[in-house]
Amino acid sequence: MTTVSPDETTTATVGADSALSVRHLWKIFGRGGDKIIGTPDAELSRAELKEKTGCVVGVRDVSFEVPPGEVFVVMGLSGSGKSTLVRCLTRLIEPTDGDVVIDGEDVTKASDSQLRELRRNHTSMVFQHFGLLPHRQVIDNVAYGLEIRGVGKKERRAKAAEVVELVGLSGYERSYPDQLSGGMQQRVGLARALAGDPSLLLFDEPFSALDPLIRRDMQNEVIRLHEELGKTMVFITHDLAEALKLGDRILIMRDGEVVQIGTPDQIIGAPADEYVRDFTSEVPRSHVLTLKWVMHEPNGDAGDGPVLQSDQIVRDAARVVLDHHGPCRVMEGDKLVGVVDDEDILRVVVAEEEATA
Ligand SMILES: Nc1ncnc2c1ncn2[C@@H]1O[C@H](COP(=O)(O)OP(=O)(O)OP(=O)(O)O)[C@@H](O)[C@H]1O
Repeated sequence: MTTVSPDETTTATVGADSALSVRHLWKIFGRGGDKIIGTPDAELSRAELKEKTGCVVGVRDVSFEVPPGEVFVVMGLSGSGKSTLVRCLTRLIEPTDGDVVIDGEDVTKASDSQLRELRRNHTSMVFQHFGLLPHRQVIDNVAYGLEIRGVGKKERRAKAAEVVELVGLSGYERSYPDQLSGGMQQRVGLARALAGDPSLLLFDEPFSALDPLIRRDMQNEVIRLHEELGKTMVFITHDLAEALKLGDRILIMRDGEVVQIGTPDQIIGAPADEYVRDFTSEVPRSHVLTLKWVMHEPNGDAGDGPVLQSDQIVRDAARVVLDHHGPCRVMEGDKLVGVVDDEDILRVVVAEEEATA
């Protein structure tokens, strides 16, 4: 039986249509870091370079494109360079080399005033530490960015009231931050980020300090807001489950470098190397893989079994397949691309049982 390989080239639109384009981005901390790029020293590992020059590679030659409306997750363990990368995007940290283009504007070449304009009007950042102003009520915390932009009081309060409602905080407009739980404070952080109607939302580990249940609520909130508003999001996390849940695509970083960029099913179905394979080994595969990863080619006639779509998650399709006791047809649109039967499903489930045993 041949397994049909999914098309691994389904990635983002490249180039001018991107909401965010990052090309050959480097950040080397330390004196003389800028002189290292392009020399043989740039090939040294992070540890070797530190030993030889005292400089630390935060981000090494990172490139990716994010099309409008995508949730792009950057995932890696502590020290992998995630925070440095996200801060380089708006030059909160000055990149050593490379280009960042947001909405067609070259951030790396922007003047101070262009940069201020970009940070105020095009991007918003949500941090782990909410950074709320303690002496201001929720409504004025949310309106703060608009106030800085010079928006009049009436208009900014009206906009703030709208986003407060959007993030589920109606009734708390007059509360002060210390009267709210951590989850609610982070909702204020979200509302504040949304108030300026940015085209790009940047999240730097926003939920890491929250209790697991609140964290789950907030992740669902991000999914809901994304469905409702369709904003482009770059989300930083060290949590693989969070990455798989939120990301349309995921960039996995290690030691400042890109290890793999792919959709959740590509990361789980075709890990780029042993590191990613190990990292993802305990993920329940049936919750992430789609039928295109488990189907096989029909032996002759595909039969007249139930019709399923190739991008359906295995777990969601399992009941139909197991109830049918025969091959089910897997389609991409109205084109037959394979068949899937009990054995295909059980193979995935048994493999995940073994991985977590
Ligand atoms: N200002 C700095 N000076 C020198 N080295 C730095 C500086 N900031 C970060 N680094 C180093 O750059 C590397 C990447 O750090 P970064 O904080 O971006 O990683 P991270 O993946 O966000 O980790 P964490 O999840 O722990 O925040 C680390 O080795 C870190 O020690």
